[in-house]
Amino acid sequence: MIGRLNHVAIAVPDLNAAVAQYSDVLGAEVTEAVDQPDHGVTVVFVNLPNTKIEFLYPLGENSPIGNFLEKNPAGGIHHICYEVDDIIAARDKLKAEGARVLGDGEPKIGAHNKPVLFLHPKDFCGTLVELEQA
Ligand SMILES: CC[C@H](C(=O)O)C(=O)SCCNC(=O)CCNC(=O)[C@H](O)C(C)(C)COP(=O)(O)OP(=O)(O)OC[C@H]1O[C@@H](n2cnc3c(N)ncnc32)[C@H](O)[C@@H]1OP(=O)(O)O
Ligand SMILES: [Co+2]
Repeated sequence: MIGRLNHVAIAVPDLNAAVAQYSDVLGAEVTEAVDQPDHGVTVVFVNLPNTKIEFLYPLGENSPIGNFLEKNPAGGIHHICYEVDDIIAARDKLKAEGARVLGDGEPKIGAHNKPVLFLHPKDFCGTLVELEQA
């Protein structure tokens, strides 16, 4: 079912500092910041040869990242995103096997303009998993 690792997401308390650390100190290629109000985040991607890092900064009152940063003030790895060929088929199989699909269970359009879903961290080794339609 899961395919390529699309990105590893890091929640950050200071987006500019994170961008400077990765672009100036690590010499990485970073994108401009993009607000994603539907997800309550501002996103910057670090483009790597074999995958991406997704910096997440809270946007708005009910951001899931705000909650995460309250518990992890220095920031940290927030989720991993795998690509799937058919996100609806993947969702239905996962639900049939008892995995918790977060939100209302319907995919939302993510940062790559593709449908995404999230799976509860408690069902996958304490790690929040995002699935993105390949
Ligand atoms: C533009 C979209 C972009 C993209 O790539 O396309 C994105 O990736 S958007 C990313 C932001 N969106 C989301 O994260 C949506 C899914 N997240 C959620 O539904 C919640 O954040 C949830 C359910 C993971 C956690 O909700 P909340 O923080 O309200 O719950 P708790 O604090 O009560 O936590 C419950 C339990 O889970 C543990 N937890 C919370 N967040 C994480 C995490 N990121 N990784 C691992 N574990 C996590 C938390 O510690 C609690 O555990 P406990 O043992 O009970 O303390
Ligand atoms: Co993501």
